[in-house]
Amino acid sequence: MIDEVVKVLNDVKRKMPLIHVITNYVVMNDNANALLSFGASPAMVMSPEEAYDFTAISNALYVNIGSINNEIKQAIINSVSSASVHKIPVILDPVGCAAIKSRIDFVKMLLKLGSISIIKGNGGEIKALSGENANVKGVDSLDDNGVMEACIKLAQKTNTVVVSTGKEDYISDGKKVVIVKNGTPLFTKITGAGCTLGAIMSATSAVSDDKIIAALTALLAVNIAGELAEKESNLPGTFRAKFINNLYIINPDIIKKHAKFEVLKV
Ligand SMILES: Nc1ncnc2c1ncn2[C@@H]1O[C@H](COP(=O)(O)OP(=O)(O)OP(=O)(O)O)[C@@H](O)[C@H]1O
Ligand SMILES: Cc1ncsc1CCO
Ligand SMILES: [Mg+2]
Repeated sequence: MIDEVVKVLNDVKRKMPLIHVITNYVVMNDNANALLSFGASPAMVMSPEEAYDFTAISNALYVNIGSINNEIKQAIINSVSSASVHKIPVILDPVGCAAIKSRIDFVKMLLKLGSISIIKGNGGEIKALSGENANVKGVDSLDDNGVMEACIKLAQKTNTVVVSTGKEDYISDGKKVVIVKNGTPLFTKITGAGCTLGAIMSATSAVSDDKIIAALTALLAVNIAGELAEKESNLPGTFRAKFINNLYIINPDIIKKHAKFEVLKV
């Protein structure tokens, strides 16, 4: 598996995929800088008039519903429709859906509208989408109980690769689950670590048809870059900058040295 991860990492750098990003206002700049450091080419195109055509010329679409309004919703609908027609991978980040129930309906509508390659949320968001009660505070998840089971269940229900983040991360296609143990709690002290992960996952999905490998590559790159950043600074402001630097520096040898994951059949 690690050899496939290395290939995806190298392919992002070589191909510099164009990523159509529809994300929240909070993390816009962080997502763009993270993608550039990782070797991809971000473009934040958020207007309903431009969304359909821009998705058509992109290599992947990242949809994050963290600060949606009617206009952004329409842009998302247009882009997801375009992605289905033009066979562009879509990474969907259901930010806040455990706290704001109408977002669950919007996500379900999107799942019917087009083919979604990966649903990626924190433990609370994935639990809420799978129909479980979730303990959250706004966009933050407060407990990890039953998250792996919810991730597997949602993957089976939606026939999609589902990624759930937290202290441990889970990737499932409903048949197996990959548990990733890298990362640092400092990610919970900066805003948008999950959103940045979603953006990076869009870059890896642009160059890999195997969405489990695409998800694993993004998780290892982000979480290991975070571990290395923490060694340089354990304060949030500087950690954020060091994280971007390490996302730029990260290479196959670093990934191979630090990766901590296991695969279970379900
Ligand atoms: N306690 C922790 N220990 C190690 N890594 C963590 C921890 N909490 C989160 N992470 C890592 O931080 C990243 C973001 O995960 P998190 O679950 O915090 O996302 P999120 O809540 O969606 O974030 P945001 O909404 O701020 O974008 C993931 O790569 C995850 O592995
Ligand atoms: C803080 C916040 N509020 C809406 S989206 C967002 C970014 C982290 O999810
Ligand atoms: Mg999130």
